[in-house]
Amino acid sequence: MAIIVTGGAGYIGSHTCVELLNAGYDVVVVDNLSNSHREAVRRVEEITGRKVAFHEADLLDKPALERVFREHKVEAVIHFAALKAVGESVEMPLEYYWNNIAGTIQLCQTMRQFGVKKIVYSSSATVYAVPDSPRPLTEDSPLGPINPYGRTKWMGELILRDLHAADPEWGIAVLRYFNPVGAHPSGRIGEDPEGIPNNLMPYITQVAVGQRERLNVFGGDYPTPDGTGVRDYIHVVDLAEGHLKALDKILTNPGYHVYNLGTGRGYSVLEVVAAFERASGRKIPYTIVGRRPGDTAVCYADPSAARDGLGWAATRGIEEMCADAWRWQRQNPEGYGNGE
Ligand SMILES: NC(=O)c1ccc[n+]([C@@H]2O[C@H](COP(=O)([O-])OP(=O)(O)OC[C@H]3O[C@@H](n4cnc5c(N)ncnc54)[C@H](O)[C@@H]3O)[C@@H](O)[C@H]2O)c1
Ligand SMILES: CC(=O)N[C@H]1[C@@H](OP(=O)(O)OP(=O)(O)OC[C@H]2O[C@@H](n3ccc(=O)[nH]c3=O)[C@H](O)[C@@H]2O)O[C@H](CO)[C@H](O)[C@@H]1O
Repeated sequence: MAIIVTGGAGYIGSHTCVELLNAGYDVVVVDNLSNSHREAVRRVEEITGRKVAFHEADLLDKPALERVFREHKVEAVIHFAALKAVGESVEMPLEYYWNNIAGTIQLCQTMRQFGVKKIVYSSSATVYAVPDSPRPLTEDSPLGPINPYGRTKWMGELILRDLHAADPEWGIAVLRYFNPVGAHPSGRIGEDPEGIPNNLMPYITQVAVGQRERLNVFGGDYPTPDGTGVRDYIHVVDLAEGHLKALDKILTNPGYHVYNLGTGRGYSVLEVVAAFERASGRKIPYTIVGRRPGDTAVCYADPSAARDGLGWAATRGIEEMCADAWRWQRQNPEGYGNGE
Protein backbone atom coordinates (compact mmCIF):
# COMPACT_ATOMS: atom_id res chain seq x y z
CA MET A 1 0.00 0.00 0.00
CA ALA A 2 1.26 3.41 -0.92
CA ILE A 3 0.86 6.96 0.29
CA ILE A 4 0.34 9.65 -2.34
CA VAL A 5 2.16 12.86 -1.48
CA THR A 6 0.90 15.78 -3.56
CA GLY A 7 3.51 18.54 -3.70
CA GLY A 8 6.10 15.98 -2.60
CA ALA A 9 8.90 17.71 -4.51
CA GLY A 10 8.36 20.89 -2.47
CA TYR A 11 9.95 22.03 0.77
CA ILE A 12 7.78 20.35 3.40
CA GLY A 13 6.67 17.53 1.09
CA SER A 14 10.22 16.37 0.36
CA HIS A 15 11.08 16.21 4.08
CA THR A 16 7.89 14.29 4.77
CA CYS A 17 8.73 11.82 1.98
CA VAL A 18 12.04 11.07 3.75
CA GLU A 19 10.25 10.26 7.01
CA LEU A 20 7.61 8.16 5.24
CA LEU A 21 10.23 6.13 3.37
CA ASN A 22 12.30 5.68 6.53
CA ALA A 23 9.17 4.41 8.28
CA GLY A 24 8.67 1.81 5.53
CA TYR A 25 5.83 3.36 3.51
CA ASP A 26 5.84 3.28 -0.28
CA VAL A 27 5.66 6.83 -1.57
CA VAL A 28 4.04 8.16 -4.73
CA VAL A 29 4.75 11.82 -5.45
CA VAL A 30 2.40 13.88 -7.61
CA ASP A 31 3.84 17.31 -8.36
CA ASN A 32 3.64 19.66 -11.34
CA LEU A 33 7.05 21.14 -10.41
CA SER A 34 5.58 24.65 -10.58
CA ASN A 35 7.57 25.60 -7.48
CA SER A 36 10.07 22.78 -7.11
CA HIS A 37 12.65 20.59 -8.82
CA ARG A 38 12.75 16.95 -9.83
CA GLU A 39 16.20 16.91 -8.19
CA ALA A 40 14.59 17.19 -4.74
CA VAL A 41 12.93 13.81 -5.25
CA ARG A 42 16.20 12.27 -6.45
CA ARG A 43 17.83 13.49 -3.26
CA VAL A 44 15.04 12.04 -1.15
CA GLU A 45 15.89 8.70 -2.78
CA GLU A 46 19.59 9.26 -2.11
CA ILE A 47 19.01 10.05 1.60
CA THR A 48 16.74 7.07 2.20
CA GLY A 49 18.17 4.54 -0.25
CA ARG A 50 14.61 3.90 -1.42
CA LYS A 51 12.70 4.57 -4.65
CA VAL A 52 9.92 7.10 -5.02
CA ALA A 53 7.26 6.70 -7.73
CA PHE A 54 7.32 10.19 -9.22
CA HIS A 55 4.52 11.54 -11.43
CA GLU A 56 4.93 14.98 -12.93
CA ALA A 57 1.25 15.89 -13.00
CA ASP A 58 -1.09 18.72 -12.13
CA LEU A 59 -3.95 18.15 -9.68
CA LEU A 60 -6.14 20.02 -12.14
CA ASP A 61 -5.45 17.36 -14.79
CA LYS A 62 -8.12 14.78 -13.93
CA PRO A 63 -7.07 12.04 -16.38
CA ALA A 64 -3.48 12.27 -15.14
CA LEU A 65 -4.64 11.98 -11.55
CA GLU A 66 -6.80 8.98 -12.37
CA ARG A 67 -3.81 7.29 -13.99
CA VAL A 68 -1.84 7.67 -10.77
CA PHE A 69 -4.63 6.16 -8.66
CA ARG A 70 -5.07 3.35 -11.18
CA GLU A 71 -1.36 2.54 -11.18
CA HIS A 72 -0.87 2.34 -7.40
CA LYS A 73 -2.73 0.75 -4.53
CA VAL A 74 -3.22 3.90 -2.50
CA GLU A 75 -3.91 3.85 1.22
CA ALA A 76 -3.94 7.57 1.99
CA VAL A 77 -2.99 10.98 0.62
CA ILE A 78 -0.90 13.72 2.18
CA HIS A 79 -1.90 16.88 0.36
CA PHE A 80 0.78 19.60 0.26
CA ALA A 81 0.31 20.85 -3.31
CA ALA A 82 -0.66 24.51 -3.29
CA LEU A 83 0.54 27.95 -4.25
CA LYS A 84 1.70 29.72 -1.10
CA ALA A 85 3.01 33.24 -1.68
CA VAL A 86 0.88 35.76 0.20
CA GLY A 87 1.78 38.81 -1.93
CA GLU A 88 1.27 36.91 -5.19
CA SER A 89 -2.13 35.72 -3.98
CA VAL A 90 -3.23 39.33 -3.59
CA GLU A 91 -2.15 40.03 -7.19
CA MET A 92 -3.53 36.80 -8.66
CA PRO A 93 -6.51 35.68 -6.55
CA LEU A 94 -8.15 33.65 -9.33
CA GLU A 95 -5.01 31.60 -9.91
CA TYR A 96 -4.77 30.94 -6.18
CA TYR A 97 -8.41 29.93 -5.72
CA TRP A 98 -8.29 27.81 -8.85
CA ASN A 99 -5.08 25.99 -8.05
CA ASN A 100 -5.64 25.50 -4.33
CA ILE A 101 -9.40 24.99 -4.17
CA ALA A 102 -10.15 23.32 -7.49
CA GLY A 103 -7.01 21.21 -7.00
CA THR A 104 -8.24 20.05 -3.58
CA ILE A 105 -11.75 19.31 -4.85
CA GLN A 106 -10.49 17.36 -7.82
CA LEU A 107 -8.09 15.40 -5.64
CA CYS A 108 -10.91 14.47 -3.22
CA GLN A 109 -13.24 13.52 -6.07
CA THR A 110 -10.60 11.21 -7.47
CA MET A 111 -9.89 9.75 -4.06
CA ARG A 112 -13.59 8.98 -3.58
CA GLN A 113 -13.79 7.46 -7.04
CA PHE A 114 -11.00 5.04 -6.08
CA GLY A 115 -12.32 4.40 -2.56
CA VAL A 116 -9.48 6.24 -0.80
CA LYS A 117 -10.88 8.23 2.10
CA LYS A 118 -7.88 9.21 4.20
CA ILE A 119 -6.24 12.59 3.79
CA VAL A 120 -3.78 14.77 5.69
CA TYR A 121 -4.19 18.40 4.66
CA SER A 122 -1.63 21.22 4.89
CA SER A 123 -3.20 24.19 6.53
CA SER A 124 -1.54 27.15 8.17
CA ALA A 125 -1.56 29.39 11.22
CA THR A 126 -2.51 32.05 8.70
CA VAL A 127 -6.15 30.84 8.96
CA TYR A 128 -6.44 32.38 12.46
CA ALA A 129 -7.80 35.86 12.99
CA VAL A 130 -5.30 38.25 14.55
CA PRO A 131 -5.87 37.99 18.32
CA ASP A 132 -6.58 41.20 20.29
CA SER A 133 -3.70 40.46 22.62
CA PRO A 134 -0.76 38.06 22.34
CA ARG A 135 -1.82 34.62 23.47
CA PRO A 136 -1.15 31.09 22.26
CA LEU A 137 -3.51 30.05 19.47
CA THR A 138 -5.58 26.96 20.11
CA GLU A 139 -7.50 25.10 17.42
CA ASP A 140 -10.64 26.83 18.74
CA SER A 141 -9.27 30.36 18.38
CA PRO A 142 -11.30 32.54 16.01
CA LEU A 143 -10.52 32.12 12.32
CA GLY A 144 -10.29 34.90 9.77
CA PRO A 145 -7.42 34.94 7.29
CA ILE A 146 -6.66 38.35 5.81
CA ASN A 147 -5.38 37.48 2.34
CA PRO A 148 -6.46 35.25 -0.57
CA TYR A 149 -3.78 32.64 0.12
CA GLY A 150 -4.97 32.27 3.71
CA ARG A 151 -8.56 32.08 2.54
CA THR A 152 -7.72 29.23 0.16
CA LYS A 153 -6.27 27.28 3.09
CA TRP A 154 -9.36 27.98 5.17
CA MET A 155 -11.75 27.03 2.37
CA GLY A 156 -9.84 23.80 1.93
CA GLU A 157 -10.51 23.04 5.60
CA LEU A 158 -14.22 23.80 5.20
CA ILE A 159 -14.52 21.55 2.17
CA LEU A 160 -12.91 18.68 4.05
CA ARG A 161 -15.07 19.25 7.11
CA ASP A 162 -18.23 19.11 4.97
CA LEU A 163 -16.95 16.03 3.21
CA HIS A 164 -16.53 14.27 6.54
CA ALA A 165 -19.97 15.41 7.70
CA ALA A 166 -21.50 13.90 4.56
CA ASP A 167 -19.54 10.66 4.77
CA PRO A 168 -18.07 9.80 8.20
CA GLU A 169 -15.93 7.07 6.66
CA TRP A 170 -13.48 9.79 5.73
CA GLY A 171 -10.42 10.15 7.96
CA ILE A 172 -9.14 13.72 7.75
CA ALA A 173 -6.31 15.44 9.59
CA VAL A 174 -5.98 19.16 9.08
CA LEU A 175 -2.56 20.36 10.21
CA ARG A 176 -2.06 24.06 10.85
CA TYR A 177 1.64 24.74 10.55
CA PHE A 178 3.24 27.67 12.28
CA ASN A 179 6.58 28.82 10.75
CA PRO A 180 8.44 25.90 9.18
CA VAL A 181 12.20 26.45 8.92
CA GLY A 182 15.41 24.43 8.78
CA ALA A 183 16.35 21.55 6.55
CA HIS A 184 17.21 17.87 6.64
CA PRO A 185 20.41 17.38 8.70
CA SER A 186 22.12 15.81 5.68
CA GLY A 187 22.09 19.24 3.99
CA ARG A 188 20.80 17.54 0.81
CA ILE A 189 17.23 18.88 0.82
CA GLY A 190 15.91 22.21 2.04
CA GLU A 191 13.93 25.31 1.16
CA ASP A 192 14.70 26.74 -2.27
CA PRO A 193 12.62 29.89 -2.76
CA GLU A 194 12.28 31.54 -6.18
CA GLY A 195 13.73 35.05 -6.34
CA ILE A 196 13.87 37.24 -3.27
CA PRO A 197 12.72 35.23 -0.24
CA ASN A 198 9.61 36.54 1.52
CA ASN A 199 10.25 34.57 4.67
CA LEU A 200 12.75 35.37 7.37
CA MET A 201 14.96 32.27 7.57
CA PRO A 202 15.75 31.89 3.85
CA TYR A 203 16.47 35.61 3.71
CA ILE A 204 18.92 35.30 6.61
CA THR A 205 20.69 32.31 5.06
CA GLN A 206 21.08 34.20 1.77
CA VAL A 207 22.63 37.13 3.64
CA ALA A 208 24.97 34.70 5.42
CA VAL A 209 26.12 33.17 2.15
CA GLY A 210 26.70 36.62 0.62
CA GLN A 211 23.84 36.64 -1.90
CA ARG A 212 22.11 39.54 -0.17
CA GLU A 213 23.73 42.44 1.58
CA ARG A 214 21.63 42.85 4.69
CA LEU A 215 18.38 41.85 6.30
CA ASN A 216 15.54 44.33 6.54
CA VAL A 217 13.83 43.78 9.87
CA PHE A 218 10.18 44.68 9.36
CA GLY A 219 9.25 46.80 12.36
CA GLY A 220 11.13 47.58 15.57
CA ASP A 221 8.20 49.08 17.45
CA TYR A 222 5.96 46.08 18.13
CA PRO A 223 4.81 45.54 21.72
CA THR A 224 7.34 42.70 22.17
CA PRO A 225 10.44 42.57 24.42
CA ASP A 226 12.82 43.83 21.70
CA GLY A 227 10.22 45.50 19.46
CA THR A 228 10.47 42.94 16.62
CA GLY A 229 7.84 40.39 15.55
CA VAL A 230 7.58 37.09 17.42
CA ARG A 231 6.80 33.79 15.66
CA ASP A 232 6.67 30.09 16.46
CA TYR A 233 9.40 28.60 14.26
CA ILE A 234 9.26 24.85 13.84
CA HIS A 235 11.92 22.55 12.41
CA VAL A 236 10.73 21.03 9.14
CA VAL A 237 11.77 17.54 10.28
CA ASP A 238 9.59 17.88 13.40
CA LEU A 239 6.80 18.96 11.08
CA ALA A 240 7.39 15.95 8.82
CA GLU A 241 7.24 13.65 11.85
CA GLY A 242 3.91 15.26 12.77
CA HIS A 243 2.54 14.11 9.41
CA LEU A 244 3.42 10.51 10.18
CA LYS A 245 1.61 10.74 13.50
CA ALA A 246 -1.39 12.30 11.76
CA LEU A 247 -1.34 9.50 9.21
CA ASP A 248 -1.33 6.90 12.02
CA LYS A 249 -4.28 8.70 13.54
CA ILE A 250 -6.50 8.69 10.46
CA LEU A 251 -5.55 5.15 9.47
CA THR A 252 -6.87 3.94 12.81
CA ASN A 253 -9.52 6.60 13.63
CA PRO A 254 -11.67 8.02 10.89
CA GLY A 255 -12.94 11.47 11.84
CA TYR A 256 -12.20 15.10 11.23
CA HIS A 257 -9.21 16.20 13.29
CA VAL A 258 -7.51 19.60 13.44
CA TYR A 259 -4.09 20.14 15.01
CA ASN A 260 -1.68 23.01 15.37
CA LEU A 261 1.89 22.02 14.60
CA GLY A 262 4.16 24.45 16.39
CA THR A 263 6.56 24.40 19.32
CA GLY A 264 4.54 26.68 21.59
CA ARG A 265 7.57 28.96 21.96
CA GLY A 266 7.95 32.28 20.12
CA TYR A 267 11.22 33.91 19.01
CA SER A 268 11.64 37.50 17.89
CA VAL A 269 13.34 38.40 14.62
CA LEU A 270 16.40 39.60 16.53
CA GLU A 271 16.52 36.39 18.59
CA VAL A 272 16.50 34.39 15.35
CA VAL A 273 19.29 36.57 13.95
CA ALA A 274 21.36 36.01 17.12
CA ALA A 275 20.72 32.25 17.09
CA PHE A 276 21.70 32.08 13.43
CA GLU A 277 24.92 34.02 14.06
CA ARG A 278 25.84 31.55 16.82
CA ALA A 279 25.03 28.54 14.63
CA SER A 280 26.85 29.80 11.53
CA GLY A 281 29.65 31.92 12.96
CA ARG A 282 28.63 34.60 10.41
CA LYS A 283 27.51 38.13 11.14
CA ILE A 284 24.07 39.07 9.79
CA PRO A 285 23.97 42.81 9.14
CA TYR A 286 20.48 44.21 9.47
CA THR A 287 18.50 47.43 9.32
CA ILE A 288 15.23 48.01 11.12
CA VAL A 289 12.69 49.33 8.61
CA GLY A 290 8.92 49.93 8.65
CA ARG A 291 6.41 47.20 9.45
CA ARG A 292 5.31 44.87 6.64
CA PRO A 293 1.61 45.30 5.87
CA GLY A 294 -0.46 42.41 7.19
CA ASP A 295 2.09 41.36 9.83
CA THR A 296 1.12 40.80 13.44
CA ALA A 297 3.24 41.39 16.51
CA VAL A 298 3.08 37.90 17.99
CA CYS A 299 1.93 34.51 16.71
CA TYR A 300 2.56 31.21 18.45
CA ALA A 301 0.80 27.91 18.94
CA ASP A 302 -0.72 26.09 21.81
CA PRO A 303 0.48 22.66 20.61
CA SER A 304 -1.19 20.63 23.37
CA ALA A 305 -3.91 19.14 21.14
CA ALA A 306 -1.25 17.53 18.92
CA ARG A 307 0.57 16.27 22.01
CA ASP A 308 -2.59 14.73 23.46
CA GLY A 309 -4.24 13.61 20.22
CA LEU A 310 -1.24 12.52 18.17
CA GLY A 311 1.45 11.88 20.76
CA TRP A 312 3.58 14.40 18.90
CA ALA A 313 5.69 17.29 20.12
CA ALA A 314 8.46 19.22 18.43
CA THR A 315 11.87 18.34 19.83
CA ARG A 316 14.29 20.49 17.81
CA GLY A 317 15.20 23.93 19.10
CA ILE A 318 16.07 27.19 17.40
CA GLU A 319 19.84 26.43 17.32
CA GLU A 320 19.21 23.20 15.43
CA MET A 321 16.81 24.94 13.04
CA CYS A 322 19.48 27.54 12.27
CA ALA A 323 22.35 25.04 12.03
CA ASP A 324 20.40 22.86 9.58
CA ALA A 325 19.16 25.83 7.50
CA TRP A 326 22.75 27.03 7.30
CA ARG A 327 24.19 23.63 6.30
CA TRP A 328 21.67 23.38 3.44
CA GLN A 329 22.38 26.92 2.22
CA ARG A 330 26.17 26.55 2.51
CA GLN A 331 26.24 23.24 0.65
CA ASN A 332 23.71 24.43 -1.98
CA PRO A 333 24.22 28.17 -2.43
CA GLU A 334 22.09 28.05 -5.60
CA GLY A 335 19.50 25.70 -4.09
CA TYR A 336 18.75 22.84 -6.48
CA GLY A 337 20.29 24.91 -9.28
CA ASN A 338 18.80 25.90 -12.56
CA GLY A 339 18.33 22.36 -13.76
CA GLU A 340 15.01 20.52 -13.85
N1 LIG B 1 6.18 26.80 3.99
C1 LIG B 1 5.39 27.38 4.85
O1 LIG B 1 5.80 28.32 5.51
C2 LIG B 1 3.97 26.92 5.04
C3 LIG B 1 3.27 27.32 6.20
C4 LIG B 1 1.95 26.89 6.37
C5 LIG B 1 1.37 26.04 5.44
N2 LIG B 1 2.07 25.68 4.32
C6 LIG B 1 1.42 24.79 3.35
O2 LIG B 1 2.20 23.63 3.23
C7 LIG B 1 2.14 23.12 1.89
C8 LIG B 1 3.54 22.90 1.38
O3 LIG B 1 4.27 24.10 1.44
P1 LIG B 1 5.78 24.19 0.98
O4 LIG B 1 6.41 25.27 1.80
O5 LIG B 1 6.41 22.86 0.98
O6 LIG B 1 5.59 24.75 -0.48
P2 LIG B 1 6.30 24.34 -1.85
O7 LIG B 1 5.92 25.36 -2.86
O8 LIG B 1 7.74 24.09 -1.63
O9 LIG B 1 5.58 22.96 -2.18
C9 LIG B 1 4.33 22.87 -2.82
C10 LIG B 1 4.49 21.92 -3.99
O10 LIG B 1 3.23 21.76 -4.63
C11 LIG B 1 3.43 21.75 -6.04
N3 LIG B 1 2.17 22.16 -6.64
C12 LIG B 1 1.52 23.35 -6.52
N4 LIG B 1 0.36 23.34 -7.20
C13 LIG B 1 0.25 22.10 -7.77
C14 LIG B 1 -0.73 21.48 -8.58
N5 LIG B 1 -1.83 22.12 -8.98
N6 LIG B 1 -0.52 20.20 -8.97
C15 LIG B 1 0.59 19.54 -8.59
N7 LIG B 1 1.55 20.09 -7.83
C16 LIG B 1 1.38 21.35 -7.42
C17 LIG B 1 4.60 22.69 -6.26
O11 LIG B 1 5.30 22.44 -7.46
C18 LIG B 1 5.48 22.40 -5.03
O12 LIG B 1 6.40 21.36 -5.28
C19 LIG B 1 1.32 24.12 1.10
O13 LIG B 1 0.00 23.64 1.02
C20 LIG B 1 1.36 25.38 1.95
O14 LIG B 1 0.20 26.16 1.76
C21 LIG B 1 3.36 26.07 4.12
C1 LIG C 1 2.26 38.21 5.55
C2 LIG C 1 2.94 36.90 5.22
O1 LIG C 1 3.74 36.81 4.30
N1 LIG C 1 2.55 35.83 5.98
C3 LIG C 1 3.07 34.49 5.74
C4 LIG C 1 4.38 34.34 6.46
O2 LIG C 1 4.18 34.55 7.83
P1 LIG C 1 5.21 35.14 8.80
O3 LIG C 1 5.16 36.59 8.67
O4 LIG C 1 4.90 34.58 10.14
O5 LIG C 1 6.65 34.54 8.37
P2 LIG C 1 7.93 35.28 7.78
O6 LIG C 1 9.02 34.29 7.76
O7 LIG C 1 7.61 35.98 6.51
O8 LIG C 1 8.26 36.40 8.89
C5 LIG C 1 8.63 36.07 10.21
C6 LIG C 1 9.00 37.34 10.95
O9 LIG C 1 10.17 37.90 10.35
C7 LIG C 1 9.92 39.21 9.90
N2 LIG C 1 10.69 39.38 8.64
C8 LIG C 1 10.48 38.54 7.59
C9 LIG C 1 11.23 38.67 6.43
C10 LIG C 1 12.20 39.69 6.35
O10 LIG C 1 12.89 39.88 5.34
N3 LIG C 1 12.37 40.51 7.44
C11 LIG C 1 11.63 40.37 8.59
O11 LIG C 1 11.82 41.14 9.53
C12 LIG C 1 8.42 39.34 9.74
O12 LIG C 1 8.01 40.67 9.89
C13 LIG C 1 7.92 38.43 10.87
O13 LIG C 1 7.89 39.11 12.09
O14 LIG C 1 4.88 33.02 6.30
C14 LIG C 1 4.05 32.02 6.89
C15 LIG C 1 4.69 30.67 6.73
O15 LIG C 1 5.97 30.63 7.17
C16 LIG C 1 2.67 32.04 6.25
O16 LIG C 1 2.75 31.57 4.92
C17 LIG C 1 2.11 33.47 6.29
O17 LIG C 1 0.90 33.51 5.56
